[in-house]
Amino acid sequence: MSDNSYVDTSYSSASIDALRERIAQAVNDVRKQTPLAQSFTNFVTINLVANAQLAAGGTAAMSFLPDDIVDTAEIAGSNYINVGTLLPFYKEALPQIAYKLHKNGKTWVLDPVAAGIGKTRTAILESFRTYPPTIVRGNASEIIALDAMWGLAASDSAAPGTRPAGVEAVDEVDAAIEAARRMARHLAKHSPSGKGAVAVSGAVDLVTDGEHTFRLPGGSAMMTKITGAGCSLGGVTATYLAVAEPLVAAVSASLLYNRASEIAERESNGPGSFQVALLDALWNVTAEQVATSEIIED
Ligand SMILES: Nc1ncnc2c1ncn2[C@@H]1O[C@H](COP(=O)(O)OP(=O)(O)OP(=O)(O)O)[C@@H](O)[C@H]1O
Ligand SMILES: Cc1ncsc1CCO
Ligand SMILES: [Mg+2]
Repeated sequence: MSDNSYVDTSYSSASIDALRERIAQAVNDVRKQTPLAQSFTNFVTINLVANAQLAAGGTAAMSFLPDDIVDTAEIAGSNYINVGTLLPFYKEALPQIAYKLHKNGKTWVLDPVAAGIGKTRTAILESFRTYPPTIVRGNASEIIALDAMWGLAASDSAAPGTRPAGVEAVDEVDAAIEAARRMARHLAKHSPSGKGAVAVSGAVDLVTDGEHTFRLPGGSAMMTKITGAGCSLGGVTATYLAVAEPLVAAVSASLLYNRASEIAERESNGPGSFQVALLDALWNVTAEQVATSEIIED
């Protein structure tokens, strides 16, 4: 970094080294501090989310009741909301929870699963615009859909041909870069710390705080053959958010997942054993393996 760099917005190699230190610190701090990240998440993958948070070194608590969540948020380091499976009462509960988390200065991660599908999901996701999460983690299609829903895109720059795609992405990560950057800036404006981040998952993950954008290659295509790889990554991102700032938390969790899934692929023999091996690898991967990962600034 240069001497007059107090407004520096580029990551020199020295800053990437500083980022690596903070990533190693986040991985170690989670393992030392066992922070609680609370989840309101879908019931397809709820068990994998809790187990992945434990394997990363944190602890888990799942809840669906607004007053319970608001009280638990007082003892949790961070929170996670995932809109994968919806029940009628969520339409009232989730906007209320987002408002209370905001009012109480609590950080949270949103996984906007299947954004763009169904009036109820759209109403819930739209309501988060005013009281947004600290981090949004989703696949490219979900980030593009949420950006459009929040009206963050200039009307002429909306990605043409983008459509909702169920819980799987139909868009490449690159198509979501501008949406992700705009969204990160929106999150930062409303965040308790003035900082926010967006993580777009795919073959090469992309993480941005609106100013800096990093590509994180690697991982395993076997991640798409188990359900909940993305959901549990969201939960683990919340675990890291309990000990680190949003950009560091999002990068650390994505790198942890990439390194762990590479180990799991080598040690497994199909989706069933892959899921088990992934939990083992989340537990065993070292802070150094995570922090020395390839990080490409865009
Ligand atoms: N082709 C791929 N190669 C390597 N890693 C991948 C690939 N596709 C996804 N991943 C990894 O899988 C994890 C989940 O990302 P994905 O984009 O599949 O999330 P998602 O679509 O929200 O998943 P789900 O909703 O099924 O939980 C991330 O760690 C991502 O890096
Ligand atoms: C399969 C599925 N359906 C709703 S949520 C979910 C988990 C992956 O997002
Ligand atoms: Mg998903």
